[in-house]
Amino acid sequence: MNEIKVAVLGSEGVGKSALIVRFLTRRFIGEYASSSECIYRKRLSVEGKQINLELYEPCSQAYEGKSTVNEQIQWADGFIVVYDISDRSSFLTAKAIVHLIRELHLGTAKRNVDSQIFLVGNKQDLCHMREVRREEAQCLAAECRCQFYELSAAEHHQEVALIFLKMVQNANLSGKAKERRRRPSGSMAKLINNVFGKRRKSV
Ligand SMILES: Nc1nc2c(ncn2[C@@H]2O[C@H](COP(=O)(O)OP(=O)(O)OP(=O)(O)O)[C@@H](O)[C@H]2O)c(=O)[nH]1
Repeated sequence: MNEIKVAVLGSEGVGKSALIVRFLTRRFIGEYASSSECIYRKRLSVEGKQINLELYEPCSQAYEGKSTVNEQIQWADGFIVVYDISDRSSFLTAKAIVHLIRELHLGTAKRNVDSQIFLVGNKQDLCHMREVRREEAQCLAAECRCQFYELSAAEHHQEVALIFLKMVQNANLSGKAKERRRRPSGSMAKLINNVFGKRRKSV
């Protein structure tokens, strides 16, 4: 059976858990524990193939790992980088994460990640508080050759599900899901938090 591993990254409070839980359970429950890193698992059937999907969400409040950032990058087949459209600083963090992924991939020259980084602007329902213009995010996505989506985990189930399924299809097509590596630690989260700081924004 094929295994596909996707890391869901972004600054604190952007809705990473909300998106994952929405995809896995179809529900938006409002509050999510964020004290530890999580790996969620789901079995899917894609184009007649059975796939074990692992979704990794690093903890944004603690660091416990030892592995290098490179290992985090090596671990994942795809990346969903999330920001909150009503929080400009979360967009700047997402931008830095996308650049970091590309840089590390170029460094290892491992594989083409063009179809494997999705930039996702969450909390579209808060557009009256918008701090990040859609066009600006589209520009970043074009510049970094990633796919761009804007949605609301609170309001959209189908759109959220489509993003995860598209990511699985892309990763599946890339045929990378082969040699498996160990479970990632919080290095990526630590690096991101150390460099860009953390911010909690209530909604
Ligand atoms: N209005 C609105 N609120 C949202 C949406 N998605 C998530 N939230 C809220 O944003 C807050 C943070 O959501 P989480 O899913 O915990 O965010 P996270 O990125 O996992 O946060 P950490 O685990 O702390 O890094 C919660 O209060 C959610 O209810 C959305 O689409 N719209």
